[in-house]
Amino acid sequence: MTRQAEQVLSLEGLTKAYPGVLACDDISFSIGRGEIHALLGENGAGKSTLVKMIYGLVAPDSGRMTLEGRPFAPPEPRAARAAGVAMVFQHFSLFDALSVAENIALGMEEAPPPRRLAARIREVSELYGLPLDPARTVGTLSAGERQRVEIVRCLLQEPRLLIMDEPTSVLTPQEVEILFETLRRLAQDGTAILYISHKLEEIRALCDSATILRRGQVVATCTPAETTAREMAEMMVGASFAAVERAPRATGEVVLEARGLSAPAPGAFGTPLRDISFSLRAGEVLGLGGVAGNGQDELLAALAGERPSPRGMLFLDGQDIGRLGPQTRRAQGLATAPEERLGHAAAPEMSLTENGLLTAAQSRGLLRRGFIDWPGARRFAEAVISRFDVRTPGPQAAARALSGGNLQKFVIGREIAQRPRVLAVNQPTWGVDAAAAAAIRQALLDMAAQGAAILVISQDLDELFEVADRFGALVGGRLSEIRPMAELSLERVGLMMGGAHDMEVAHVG
Ligand SMILES: Nc1ncnc2c1ncn2[C@@H]1O[C@H](COP(=O)(O)OP(=O)(O)OP(=O)(O)O)[C@@H](O)[C@H]1O
Repeated sequence: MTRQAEQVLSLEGLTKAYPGVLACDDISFSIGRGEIHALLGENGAGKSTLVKMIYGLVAPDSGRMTLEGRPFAPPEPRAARAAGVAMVFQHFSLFDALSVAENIALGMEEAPPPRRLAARIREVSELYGLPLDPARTVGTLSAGERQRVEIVRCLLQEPRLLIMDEPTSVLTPQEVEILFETLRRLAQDGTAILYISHKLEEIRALCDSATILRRGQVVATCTPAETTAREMAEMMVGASFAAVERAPRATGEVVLEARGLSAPAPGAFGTPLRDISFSLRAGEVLGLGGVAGNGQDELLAALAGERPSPRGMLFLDGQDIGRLGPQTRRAQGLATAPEERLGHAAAPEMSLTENGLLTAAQSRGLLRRGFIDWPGARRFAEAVISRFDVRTPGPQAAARALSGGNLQKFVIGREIAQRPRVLAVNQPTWGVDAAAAAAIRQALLDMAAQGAAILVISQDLDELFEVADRFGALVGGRLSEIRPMAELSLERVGLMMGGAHDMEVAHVG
C-alpha cells in the first residue's frame, strides 16, 4: 500500500479569512486510516472553522483537501457525507418528541423502511457497545443516550472519517469510558477519527497524534500519550500560564438558602425540581455536579428569578426572594449566568457592548433617567474583554461572530466584573480552553476569597474538584447529600451522579 492510500484525509494549505481575522492560515496535515487524531487549540484558534471546511459548511479561500486519495471539495454537508465524512456536533440536533429511529431516519439521505432501519440501529449499536432502543422517545433519553443516537446515526453511514467536536462535555466519567471503547473499536476497523476537545487528559488517554493550532496556524504536533497535559496547554497558548491557586478562606454567614425548593417541570421534557435544600455561606464555593438534563437549567432559572418560587423556599440574607423578579434579585446582589450562551446568556445579533448592558446596566449605573450611557457601556465591555482575554476585534463585534469559548469568557466575565455578593453559574468554562478556564476558575476563587458566595453548577468534574469546597449531585431534579469535596474521589462523585445506573444500561445487549 502506498503512503497516499493509507491517508484518509490530507489537508494542504487550507486558508479561510473572516473580516478582521485569518481563522485558518495555511493549514496542512493528514489523518491516516485507523488513526485517532486530536485537534487542539485555544478558543478562537480556528478548530471549528477547519472542521466546517472538511464538512462542507464553509468554503476555503484557498488550499486543497484529499479524501481517500481523491480531490475533495464538498460544496455542502450532504456532499461531505456522501464522500464518507460524518460529524457529531457539540450540540445535539434531535427532536425530543420523535423516537430514536425517527430522528435517525430524518438525518439520512435515503432512509430504509422503518423495520429495516430499526434492525440496522440495533445491529450497529450492539456491534459498537452503544445500546439504544429505536422505539424510545428522544425526550426521555439522558445526554449520554442522546449522544449515542448521534453516533449511531453517523455509523449507519459507514464513514471513512468521523469528526467529533467536544463529545465528552455532557458525559459522566463512566460514559466517557464507554465512548472511548467505541471509538477505539471504530479505529481498529479502519475509521479515521478527528477529535476536538479541551480536555487534555482525555486526549492523552485516547488519541494517537495531535495537531495544535494557534491563531489559525499549525504550531506543533505531538504524541499525546508522551506529552503532559500542561505541555500541550502551553503549546496551545505559546507561553506558560499560572495554575489555579486556592487561598485559604474564612466562611461567613449563610447568604443564599434553598429550603425544599420544588417546581414542576417547565415543559414536556424539562426536569421538575424536587425538594432541593442547601445553604451557601459568604466566602464559600458550593459545587453541584450532574449529567446534563438533571435539573441544572431549572435550578438556575429558579435562582435567577426567571421562574418565581412559592414562599418559604428561597432566601437571600434570610429574606424570602421567591417572588422577586430577576432585576430585583440582581439589585440585591444575586447574579446568575445560565449555560446556553447564544440566545439565553447573550443576544446573538447584538454587539458585546449591548450584551454587557443587558445585565450590567443597573449595577454599573449605565442607565440614567432612562438614557443609556453608551461610552460607559463600551468601557465596561472593553474592561471585560481585556480582563478575560476575549479574542475579538472589539466591543462592537456581534456576539455570534465570536468563537464559542470566547463568547463564554465574555458572558462569565461580564458577571464576575460586576462583583456580585452571590454568583450562581452553570457550566462556567464550557468550551473554554485550558488557560482561559484556569483564569475563570481563579477569578471565581478570588471572588470567594473576598467574601462572595459562589454556586458552581458544572458537568466538568475536574473543575468542581478544583474550585468547590463542598459537593452535591443533581439527579432527576433532586439534590444528593452535600459532602466536603476533599472527602470525595472522582469515582465516588461519578456514582453519586448516577454513573452506576448508566453502566448497567450500557452493559445490556
Ligand atoms: N461567522 C464568523 N464571522 C466572523 N468571524 C468568525 C466567524 N466564525 C469564526 N470567526 C472567527 O474566526 C476565528 C476562529 O474561530 P473558530 O470558531 O474556528 O475557533 P475555535 O478554535 O473553534 O474556538 P473555540 O474553541 O472557542 O470553539 C475566531 O477569531 C472567530 O472569532
